[in-house]
Amino acid sequence: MAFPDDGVSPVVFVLSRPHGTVRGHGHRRRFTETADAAHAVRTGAVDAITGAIPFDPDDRAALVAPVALTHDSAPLAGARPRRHDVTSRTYHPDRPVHRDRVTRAIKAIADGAVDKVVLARAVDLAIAPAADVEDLLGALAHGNTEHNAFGVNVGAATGDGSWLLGASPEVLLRKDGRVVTAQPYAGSAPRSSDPETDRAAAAALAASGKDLAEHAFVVDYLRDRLGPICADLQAPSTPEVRATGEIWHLATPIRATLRDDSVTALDLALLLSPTPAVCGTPSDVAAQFIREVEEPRGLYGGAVGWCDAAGDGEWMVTIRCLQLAEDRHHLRTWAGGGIVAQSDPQAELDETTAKLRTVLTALGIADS
Ligand SMILES: C=C(O[C@H]1C=CC=C(C(=O)O)[C@@H]1O)C(=O)O
Repeated sequence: MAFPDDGVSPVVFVLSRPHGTVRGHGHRRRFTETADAAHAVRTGAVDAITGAIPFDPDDRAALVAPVALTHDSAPLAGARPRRHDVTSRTYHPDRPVHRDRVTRAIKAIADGAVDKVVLARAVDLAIAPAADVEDLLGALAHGNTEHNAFGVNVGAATGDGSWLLGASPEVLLRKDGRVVTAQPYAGSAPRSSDPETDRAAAAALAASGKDLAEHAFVVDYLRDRLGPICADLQAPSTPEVRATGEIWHLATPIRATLRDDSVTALDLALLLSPTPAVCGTPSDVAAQFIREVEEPRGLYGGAVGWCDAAGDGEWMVTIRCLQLAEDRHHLRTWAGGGIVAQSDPQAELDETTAKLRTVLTALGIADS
């Protein structure tokens, strides 16, 4: 069960991964400033931190020091999606505007202003019946090939009553003692229900110069950020092809050893987030481009995870997710894609539509 009731502290955080599930119960302290939370766990003022950090480091985080952090060796079992009907749907922005923004990004790349920029669009939905947080978390785990799923009670940190839920396949970092691992994802191809077409899509992705270039920006960035604080950083020169329920991705498993083990998993999340999988290259120019064209992303594109008193923990990139309002009838979901010189605006729009299916499928909503 996702939310065991210990009679005292409700579950405010869940992260399901193939190797197990971590839950945060209750909250002793709330943090909306990421640096304050990082300082508190580094100095031993709190035993653990769970929650979400925003895309824009100046934005509000949703972090708490839980009363207890529990580990279960199994991922969430998952549950079939429950059907929801959409009573209203609003795109931010409409599809033609997203295509125009992609065209603008391609031009900025051609002009030499930026090398890669990740552009996202959001969809606001009103649904009936009201979504149930625990059921939805189970459906997200059910739909992911590795049972990846997360839930953050944003309301526990900010008081707004919302939950951030998702099934991100992308590991920003995991820290276990001195060992740091990461699994950046970038480069995508929609999957097909026809097995032959599906296999061909995976093979074409592995050979796609455009996607390999898009992926390399993320691996290079992680090397640059982790290199100075780690010894023996290992990253294969060719990415793997990995599947979610809806998409094939290029992924690179990275492993390194920290030189200084007083660095915590939350320190590392702040050092690495946002990577060029959600922002771009160079980071500052891409972030400025995103700020100029998109609505503020809030928690989308940031990181979700936990950090314990030993400094160990795991943080996922906050993608394939939704934020569910307190009334449980309203939500926002997002999808983005990396734009590089060889991008095509219609293909980029289609890629975001495929990515939106992760959340829509978990809600039992047919695409449109
Ligand atoms: C930004 C998203 O995906 C990132 C992660 C994997 C592949 C991506 C891509 O191919 O563009 C994106 O970099 C998203 O799902 O909203």
